[in-house]
Amino acid sequence: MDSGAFPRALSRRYFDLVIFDLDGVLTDTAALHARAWKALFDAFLAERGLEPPFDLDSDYRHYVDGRPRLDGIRSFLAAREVSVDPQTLERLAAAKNATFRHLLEVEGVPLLPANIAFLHRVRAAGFRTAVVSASRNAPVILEAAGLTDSIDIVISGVTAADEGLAGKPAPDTFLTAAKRLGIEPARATVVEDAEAGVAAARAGEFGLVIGLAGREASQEIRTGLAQRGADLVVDDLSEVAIHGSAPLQPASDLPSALQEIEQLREVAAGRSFAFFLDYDGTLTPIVGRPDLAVLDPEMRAVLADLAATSTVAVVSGRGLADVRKLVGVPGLIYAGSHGFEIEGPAGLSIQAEHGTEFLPALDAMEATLRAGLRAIEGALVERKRFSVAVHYRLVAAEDQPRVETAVDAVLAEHPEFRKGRGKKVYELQPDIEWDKGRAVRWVIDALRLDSGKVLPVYIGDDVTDEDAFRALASDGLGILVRDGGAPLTAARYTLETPDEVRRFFAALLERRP
Ligand SMILES: O=P(O)(O)OC[C@H]1O[C@H](O[C@H]2O[C@H](CO)[C@@H](O)[C@H](O)[C@H]2O)[C@H](O)[C@@H](O)[C@@H]1O
Repeated sequence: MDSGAFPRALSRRYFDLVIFDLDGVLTDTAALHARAWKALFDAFLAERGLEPPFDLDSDYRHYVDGRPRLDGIRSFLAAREVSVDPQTLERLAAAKNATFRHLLEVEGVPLLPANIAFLHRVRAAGFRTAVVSASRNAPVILEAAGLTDSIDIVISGVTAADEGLAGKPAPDTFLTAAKRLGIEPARATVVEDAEAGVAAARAGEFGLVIGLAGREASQEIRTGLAQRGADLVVDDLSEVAIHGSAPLQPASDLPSALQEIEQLREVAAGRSFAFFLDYDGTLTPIVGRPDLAVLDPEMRAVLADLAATSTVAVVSGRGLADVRKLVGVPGLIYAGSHGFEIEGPAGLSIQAEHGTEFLPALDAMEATLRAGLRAIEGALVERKRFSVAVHYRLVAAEDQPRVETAVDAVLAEHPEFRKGRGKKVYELQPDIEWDKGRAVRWVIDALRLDSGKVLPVYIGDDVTDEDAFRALASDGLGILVRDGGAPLTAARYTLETPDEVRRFFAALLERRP
């Protein structure tokens, strides 16, 4: 298996269309084709006393696989330095097709189950799909295989002949499929098992070219596909993850990231991790007061180890200076005030602030809230640079509505702010399009982490973390720290407590290559 430099995940963020070759990709008719070619050429060569006979492996791959029927005959005969007149060419083509149809009738259409499952998964994730095959039999085969409804468009050997399209390795048939669906080649992925097909997709400048080698493939076959321009060579398509949109699921239905750590590493498929970590409730347990939420030294040590090999960013609702001090691990990226203020370590020049024009209003709101809540026992006002938090965890149940009333009164004076909610806290923030999800994407862009070589993972426990889970739905993944709760979430895995977060990191570090 070639790990390759390209992502083993197909993301709706980058692609709209998946184009499949047919024979050897969705159906195992390549073997039937190869046998039909061998029967044809062996008889032809024997008649002329020519040696050696047609090789089912190398001759098939180099000269006929993926090419239109007549081109395949020409290309094989040219390799054997034989030329024939046009009538003989037509006769040979007809004979090959008759043998192939006979084999199809007798043996049925053999399917490649892992790749068919992939086709259904890409449909479910919202991709358009096309089949581009040099075979004139493609529509018949798709119908017999029950796949017609799963394919938006078929460009077959018949289409190519009718419309005068050059066959593979020319890119024309692939380009026609993308054009008919109104999708740029750069946003389309091609899956091909034939060298000619891979070369055609490369020539068409398609966004991602997946070479399908098959489980039994020799190193020569894999190298051949890579040399013709496959970005990624896989045994079958079960190796390629699909990232669609982010449906909300009950947290109780999601797998545990700790128990399924091997599955998670398979999703990463050789990519390194970049971790984005919430603080309260994720790195430390929720406690009575914000100032009591100190980081366990064991967690600090694990974070330091993790940061030695992976990008680690802490993305917190707390103020930047506060969370940086609490975590106390040098070399991390810190994003405070729910991502409104971001700073990287010295040498990594990333820094951003969003909403500085709101600072005077925040000062005024803070003063009003402190004065107004002084009389309510247990109410706490916490100022972060870009937000004001009002905590009511320690407020008696009967007094809690008074806290919200005070907060709403301040908000009524400042309609340019919004009221967020967290765990026993109201958060007053500038009402601009910025949140933890956008902050995470900002860091990914700033550090160019979307090269396909990194899997961004966000771990968080609160509603504000859902923005980040959603932001990573197509090219990363979220892990919800449940703490007993079972909300609907856009995360894909769960962990139970901050202690389990630490054990998860320790387990990953143990498995580090
Ligand atoms: O985004 P986070 O890093 O999770 O920060 C969210 C808020 O966390 C803190 O408040 C919460 O934790 C406190 C300590 O456990 C707890 O007492 C409080 O009830 C929780 O809401 C922090 O004080 C806030 O500023 C953060 O916005």
